[in-house]
Amino acid sequence: MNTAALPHEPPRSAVAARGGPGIDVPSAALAEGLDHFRALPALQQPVWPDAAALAEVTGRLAQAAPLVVPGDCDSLRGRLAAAGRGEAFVLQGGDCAEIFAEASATRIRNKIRTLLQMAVVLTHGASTPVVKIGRLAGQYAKPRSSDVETRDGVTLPAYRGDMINGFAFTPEARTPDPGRLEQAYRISAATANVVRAFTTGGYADLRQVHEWNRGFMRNPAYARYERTANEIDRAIRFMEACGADFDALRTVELFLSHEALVLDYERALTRVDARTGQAYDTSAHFLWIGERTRQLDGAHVDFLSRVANPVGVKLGPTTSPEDALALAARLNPGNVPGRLTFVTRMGAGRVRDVLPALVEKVTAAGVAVTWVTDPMHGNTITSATGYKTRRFADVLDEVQGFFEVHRALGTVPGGLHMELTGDDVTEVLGGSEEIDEAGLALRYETLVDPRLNHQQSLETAFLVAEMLQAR
Ligand SMILES: O=C[C@H](O)[C@H](O)COP(=O)(O)O
Ligand SMILES: C=C(OP(=O)(O)O)C(=O)O
Repeated sequence: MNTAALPHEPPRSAVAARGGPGIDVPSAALAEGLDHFRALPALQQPVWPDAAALAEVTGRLAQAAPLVVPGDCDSLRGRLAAAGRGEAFVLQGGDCAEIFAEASATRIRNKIRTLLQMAVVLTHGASTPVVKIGRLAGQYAKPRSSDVETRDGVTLPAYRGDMINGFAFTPEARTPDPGRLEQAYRISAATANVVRAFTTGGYADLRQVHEWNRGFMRNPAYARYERTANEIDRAIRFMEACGADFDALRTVELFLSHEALVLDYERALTRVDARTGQAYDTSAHFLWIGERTRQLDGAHVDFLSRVANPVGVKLGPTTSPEDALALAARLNPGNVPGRLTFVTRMGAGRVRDVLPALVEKVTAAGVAVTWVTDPMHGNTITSATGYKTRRFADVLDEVQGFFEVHRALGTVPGGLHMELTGDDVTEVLGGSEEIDEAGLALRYETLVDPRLNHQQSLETAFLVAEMLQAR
């Protein structure tokens, strides 16, 4: 991978001297650029009550071990470039907001299993390699529509994710606590460790396709998955009988991602790769900028323009082609394939109207970008019973619209970005289980946005595999 054209590439001497080859803290010269965001407007940041406590925590994080290594970020950039060319497909998914108390091995395994099953369905259905990225091991901060929440006449700061404050509606829990940044780091490290164990230790072995479905056999999506698994099994046995070596099937690549929202955290985890002198945000392989924080002259765009990770930007229905082109120029001035992913989230009702002009102009300008659809965030509604929810049919319709637009323009629909969980929650209306408004109450667990449950996720994968076949 040629990284020479990545933004703000510092000279080799910018690497702090003490570490030699390896991953090091940025030198003073490089730190100056990385800290430039502090002079810019930064939306959606917590108001930390104690600056000294924040400085202490971020000082410790700045010395802590990286959660990911630059070489793996570079590998992901290559995979995303392939998806941008139509040679692979991105599957990015996980919780809306991870919760500290739910970082158990079982819950993490359930999420990994869901992603693996979806990837199998997509790969098998469309003969396309799938680039798997979890919203995992760091998705602990949320942008909110309102800074405050009022209940029974009492107004407190809104819950902004476990990295910032607690969900309980008390002044103590809702006050931002910098100690939570360190907790987020530790729990992310433990999560990443469990992810590695499951993805390299045999659990993800493709010969386990049936095992992943155990306990889930009673409905149409699982029966259909079972048929896919049988076909994969037969193909593997045939190839084994022919003498093929299947060691490569034992492990899978699962990359980590989250929204780069809390810049104090992201900056503290930024290190320099001594191989190249480039800065990487080592909190995750892939970081994205949200729809609410993508201002061209804002802190988030400035900060991510200075790290070499592959990055994404969410683009909502008000995005103009000029906005998209300007973001590409800031975030990927070298036009390096795989560096920039646009995650469009237009809403099912608007995707067919708004997306074409965006894709057309970006393509005409020769901008290298991987297009991914997020069919969740433009389709949020409130049920009559007061739950924040989404209709499964709207989610699928936006994906369908995304594929239609790209097909009409001859461009590449490169991937899917989903809020999902491995558990049987009831947060999204519809699907073959036909969750209705009354059913939402049965197991509504998310603290912010509704997620597809395990079965709805699998159903999505089968339908997207059909769309991909047509691609
Ligand atoms: O996940 C996205 C946002 O954080 C979320 O939709 C904001 O939700 P709110 O409107 O409930 O604040
Ligand atoms: C907040 C999110 O999305 P968006 O920025 O698109 O609203 C999200 O993906 O969690």
